[in-house]
Amino acid sequence: LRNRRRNALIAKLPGPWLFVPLAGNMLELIVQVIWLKGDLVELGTKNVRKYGPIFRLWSGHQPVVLISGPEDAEVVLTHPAVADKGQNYKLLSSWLGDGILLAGGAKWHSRRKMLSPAFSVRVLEQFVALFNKHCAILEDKMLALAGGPPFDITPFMSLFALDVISETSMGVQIHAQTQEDSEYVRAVKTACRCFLVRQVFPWLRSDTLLALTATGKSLSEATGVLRGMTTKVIDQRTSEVASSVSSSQPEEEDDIGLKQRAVLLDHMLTLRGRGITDEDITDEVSTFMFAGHDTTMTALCFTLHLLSLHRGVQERVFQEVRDVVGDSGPVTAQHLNDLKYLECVIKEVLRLYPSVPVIVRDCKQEFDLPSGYTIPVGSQVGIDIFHLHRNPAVFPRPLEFDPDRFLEGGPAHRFGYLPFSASQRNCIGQRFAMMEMKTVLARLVRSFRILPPSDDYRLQLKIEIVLGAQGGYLVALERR
Ligand code: HEM
Repeated sequence: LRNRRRNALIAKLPGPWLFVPLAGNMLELIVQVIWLKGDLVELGTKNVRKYGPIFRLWSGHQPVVLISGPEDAEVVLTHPAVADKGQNYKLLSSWLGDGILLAGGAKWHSRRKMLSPAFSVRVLEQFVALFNKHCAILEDKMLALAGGPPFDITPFMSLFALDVISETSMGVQIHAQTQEDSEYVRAVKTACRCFLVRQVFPWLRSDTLLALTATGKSLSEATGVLRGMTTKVIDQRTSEVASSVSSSQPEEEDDIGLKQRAVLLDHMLTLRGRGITDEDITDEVSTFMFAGHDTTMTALCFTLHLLSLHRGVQERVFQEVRDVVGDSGPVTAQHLNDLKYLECVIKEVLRLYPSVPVIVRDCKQEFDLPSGYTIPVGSQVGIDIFHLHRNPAVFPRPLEFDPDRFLEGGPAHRFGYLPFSASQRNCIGQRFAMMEMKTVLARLVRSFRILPPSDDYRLQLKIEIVLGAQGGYLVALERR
């Protein structure tokens, strides 16, 4: 009775009819994941084809509305009734606490204001040297494989991205690329896997039930490692910052009160005591580690895969890198500004394979959509970025890989292209990610010719929080 209006409004939306107590419409999803080891993206595509750019699912007892039309997406991303993150994000709270990704309302607002200066162009430009340093290690590792058989690039990109995000957000080197079997790396993987399991099995969303299972035990061990490491680093960094600040001349100080080594953690340490506790700092650093690692890794893997299949595009990138950066030496912040075609390539990769394929909001107040439907309080509203980017009304010839479409002006609707989301809660690390990806791709394409394992090689997609490929991404390398 209490949910009568909600259910009546949801019933007007198209969607699957089979409803199972506890599982809702998730049965098909469970079968797909567990027995068929299948592709959730394919299931999503089937639903979009069948029901159109807006439809509903029942995740357990909770209605989820999925949107892949730009007009509806614009309303959702700009409407105050849906400003807070979806309830599934809370599944990450044992790791990320109440950091900026999960926080809502006034807390999010004040955090975003506090953290934004840490992503200013001036701060980010200092990171380019760090990007280059970790690229050099990556190139050395790749050199050993050049000329050999095809291999999966996932672990290389993952460890590279982890090294970069650790050193830029915490100021510590975890040597992920050189000591591959790090406890931290394993813990990141476990925590992401547990999140997916809890998404698919609604009953495991209860902390009490979860604690009784093997998944619960793994998650608690993994979050212990992840948060424990951050806490240790904060203590270490606190003493470093203290000595660094006391020894620097005022005129030499940068934005965040440090000479040279400005990292995101330092920025937060300067806010300590001004309403920011050590617990808050741990939450934010853990959030950056999470939000800035897998997203970038998966985008890099898809880019290398697509470059291997599209040799003409790869050669254009190579020529641009030679013209802008030269045949050797590091990539600078100025070079990054000038690598225009490479930027279009990355944008096109993120169109076809957005690292974050779906984002979800919690509907706190009833509101209307341009498509004519009313979204009731208590529903979860998902923007299906993956299918939005493949909507032919937004991008003509949507399945074609064509970076030039971004030289020619981009999407037909301003909310038709959302790899970093849009509006208030867009990705704070967007510029950081683009600079990091451009640096590593420019250097790799300059050093190696990237080849597919065979001309008809195709990926099978999977979703584990971020979009990925089952079985990894095979490429072969030839030294240029
Ligand atoms: C290719 C790389 C990346 C992609 C595609 C990406 C995408 C996104 C998307 C779609 C969101 C919105 C999530 C939502 O609304 O639920 C987001 C939020 C966020 N991203 Fe990224 N991201 C990337 C890299 C990064 C990096 C490198 C960092 C940090 C250094 C970062 C930090 C964040 C944070 C903190 C938020 C939450 C912002 C807020 O709610 O105010 N991201 N990202």
